[in-house]
Amino acid sequence: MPSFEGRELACQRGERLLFHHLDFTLDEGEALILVGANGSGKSSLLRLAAGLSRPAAGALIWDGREITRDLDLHHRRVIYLGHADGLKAGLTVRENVKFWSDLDGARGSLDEALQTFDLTPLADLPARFLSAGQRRRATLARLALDRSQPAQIWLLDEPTTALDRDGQAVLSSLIQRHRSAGGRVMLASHDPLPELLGRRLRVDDHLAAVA
Ligand SMILES: Nc1ncnc2c1ncn2[C@@H]1O[C@H](COP(=O)(O)OP(=O)(O)OP(=O)(O)O)[C@@H](O)[C@H]1O
Repeated sequence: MPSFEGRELACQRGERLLFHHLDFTLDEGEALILVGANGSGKSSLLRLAAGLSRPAAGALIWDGREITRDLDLHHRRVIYLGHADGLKAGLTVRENVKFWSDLDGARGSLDEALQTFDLTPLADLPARFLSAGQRRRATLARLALDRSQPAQIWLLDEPTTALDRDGQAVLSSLIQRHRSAGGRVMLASHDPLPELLGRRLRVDDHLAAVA
């Protein structure tokens, strides 16, 4: 079973060293919940784990190899949903989800993914007309797509922002299904879903001293 680890990670944003000496492991079926004050570096750690930025020190290791050896391969094993939704304002909800479906090589029905988050009545509406919670639902619908090669790691930045209780319950059940199938989740949250069991990693325990 491949392991995913961060070893002795340090992260620099601009001129500032944010955190250092940060280690994590994320095994099959596990969830790691990143907690910490605003600005402590939770989003920055998710970006490192996604291979979207490089650590100032340390390494991210998948199955004994640094992810930088083949970043394209790493990107294929990851779904990263950032803080901002990635919706294209001029495309309808269905077209937005279809974009992800094509990119991810999803099989099966788009309608099912839309239905999962109650998006069917909104499917033909351009994304620019959606409410904040509807935008979040449309973004999260990507997690409901049925992929022939499921992503092994979900990296989710504040996925519950603007999401109502029903939406949170749907997200929780998708996460549980993903984990039951051996998937891993790293999630930043100020308000972790109560039903989501997982280890907590306090990013602000690793803050670099402020000069
Ligand atoms: N491109 C950048 N250049 C310089 N500093 C940056 C850049 N991006 C982020 N930062 C800084 O890095 C720090 C950590 O940001 P990050 O978004 O990782 O924190 P966070 O823990 O996710 O915060 P929040 O809880 O507010 O979402 C912040 O002080 C932020 O201003």
